[in-house]
Amino acid sequence: MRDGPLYLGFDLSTQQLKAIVVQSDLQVVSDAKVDFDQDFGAKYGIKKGVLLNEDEGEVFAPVALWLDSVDLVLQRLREKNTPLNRIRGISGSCQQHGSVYWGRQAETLLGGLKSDKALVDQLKDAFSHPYAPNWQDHSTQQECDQFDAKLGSAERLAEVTGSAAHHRFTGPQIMRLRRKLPDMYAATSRISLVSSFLASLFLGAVAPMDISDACGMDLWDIPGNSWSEPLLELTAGKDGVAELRSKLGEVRLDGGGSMGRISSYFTTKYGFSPDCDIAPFTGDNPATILALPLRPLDAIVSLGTSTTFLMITPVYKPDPSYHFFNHPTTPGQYMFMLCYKNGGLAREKVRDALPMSSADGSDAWATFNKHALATPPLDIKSDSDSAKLGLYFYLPEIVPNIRAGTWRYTCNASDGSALQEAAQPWPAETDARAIVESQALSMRLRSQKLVTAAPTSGLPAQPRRIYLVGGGSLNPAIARIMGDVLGGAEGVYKLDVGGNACALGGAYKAVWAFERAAGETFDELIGKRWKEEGAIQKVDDGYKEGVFEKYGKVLGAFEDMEERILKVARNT
Ligand SMILES: Nc1ncnc2c1ncn2[C@@H]1O[C@H](COP(=O)(O)OP(=O)(O)O)[C@@H](O)[C@H]1O
Ligand SMILES: O=C(CO)[C@@H](O)[C@H](O)COP(=O)(O)O
Repeated sequence: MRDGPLYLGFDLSTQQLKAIVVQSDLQVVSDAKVDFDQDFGAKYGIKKGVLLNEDEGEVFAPVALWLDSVDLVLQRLREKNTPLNRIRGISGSCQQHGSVYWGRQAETLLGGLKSDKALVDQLKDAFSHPYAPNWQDHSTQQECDQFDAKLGSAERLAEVTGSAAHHRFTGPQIMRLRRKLPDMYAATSRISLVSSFLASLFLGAVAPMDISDACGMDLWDIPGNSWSEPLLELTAGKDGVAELRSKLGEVRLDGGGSMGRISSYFTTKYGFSPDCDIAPFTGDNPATILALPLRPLDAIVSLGTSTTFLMITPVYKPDPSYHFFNHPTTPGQYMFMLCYKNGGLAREKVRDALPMSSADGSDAWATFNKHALATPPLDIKSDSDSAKLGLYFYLPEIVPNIRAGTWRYTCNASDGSALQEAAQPWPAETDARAIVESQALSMRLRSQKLVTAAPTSGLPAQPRRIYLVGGGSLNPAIARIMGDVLGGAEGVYKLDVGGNACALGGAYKAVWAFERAAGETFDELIGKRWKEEGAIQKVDDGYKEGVFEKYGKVLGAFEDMEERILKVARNT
């Protein structure tokens, strides 16, 4: 393999840009990353990768930060002596829903990049807007109400686009920016998703959007396989449909193949081969399901900045409370997703509220884990104890659509009856387990429609395997609690690449994009080359008789608690 082709996958997520290089046999040969706060916090004033305008609920990232990061991550790969000249193809995964606004000079500037200058200096006039809205943005309630109403109901919108209206989805975001910044909108020649933006840099031309990532916009008609005319009209006005269509461009239906050769900027500056091809890039969640051969009834829990729960299915069963996307490589397959804003950062808040003892050393997660594991399921220590349930929303949540706040309830452990707000707050130590249980209970509740079969006879309906990815997958206590609540007939596994799963999925996508035989699906090609040993590790037994059922008894109470809180604390 010393001379064979290599494939590069990127992950441009909320807090980092990661790059990973693999061989044709899927062995990882190199990786590098840029941490936005550490590397560019001072230059851009960002925190956790983003800027905030709290008055309006806006969350956004400077596009220039990403340009700087692309040069830096490639420099880091080169410093590690990565043979960039052997890279045959590039793909990648990027945070979903974010949008980048190109100005009229974009194509000329992208096509004329010179290797003696940085991307950030040469592309400063390529954009009509310096910022990309981030998926944590919640400034678009007004637009979301109109999206939900446009086709008759949120249910109908979900049937057409795979999702009801969500603050972060690109259609409502574009609609709001057009209203707030009409001159900027008029000066925009093209709109990219973050994935097609990153692909555009490597292509030296504005790249088409990808068939899976386009489903995160509330604009793409999934059954019709086209932009939805009425939703374009809502976003851009009756007379603006043709203009918006041209800004969005065509969506590329094939997740593989080449969109073109790499820009000479990268060949001259970093030593890429001029024969290196650019495959379509996709969203970070669609790329995550490409990090291993996933089977129906397997579930992935991604513990990044957001927490997501992912499954694949051949059955299109949309519902306003979750998302359906086209599969990024396989027509006729779909990705099911739940997404929570209160993921990694919410767990960090609970962690940081814990009293630290000197015995815990300097590892704050060690304290969190000690309490999470010392607390029994639902904090039921004896038969007479009530079950404890909480919601820990430091940001307004997506599902349920509840404003920021913390709520603590109790109910009877045997059947979830006598649900009531806790008479007094329980100790911070109890929250460590309760927040992870709460996140997992929400996933179990909302994936019930898909998890209707038992993967092993004699066991209750549950996922076959749970795969953990993202930064939080390194945490054994979180793995344990995920297994307690969600089950997993064959157990809970973590990917050895930990936080790099979506970059790895991007790299595998590039392997498939350029090495597939005619008609060979991603699963066929990757299934033949992927070896379980060295790729995944079992980190928990998953289903534990008695424990899984204990959570089942309070699932209804958990749903009732959410409904009660929704009545008084809905996002407006
Ligand atoms: N040992 C750990 N235990 C729990 N969470 C962790 C641990 N290490 C990292 N994390 C979490 O991982 C998150 C980052 O995950 P990552 O997948 O790299 O993020 P993203 O792709 O969203 O930028 C951090 O916000 C942090 O809370
Ligand atoms: O909004 C979503 C999915 O709908 C998020 O999952 C984003 O795609 C970003 O995720 P991180 O990888 O940064 O957590």
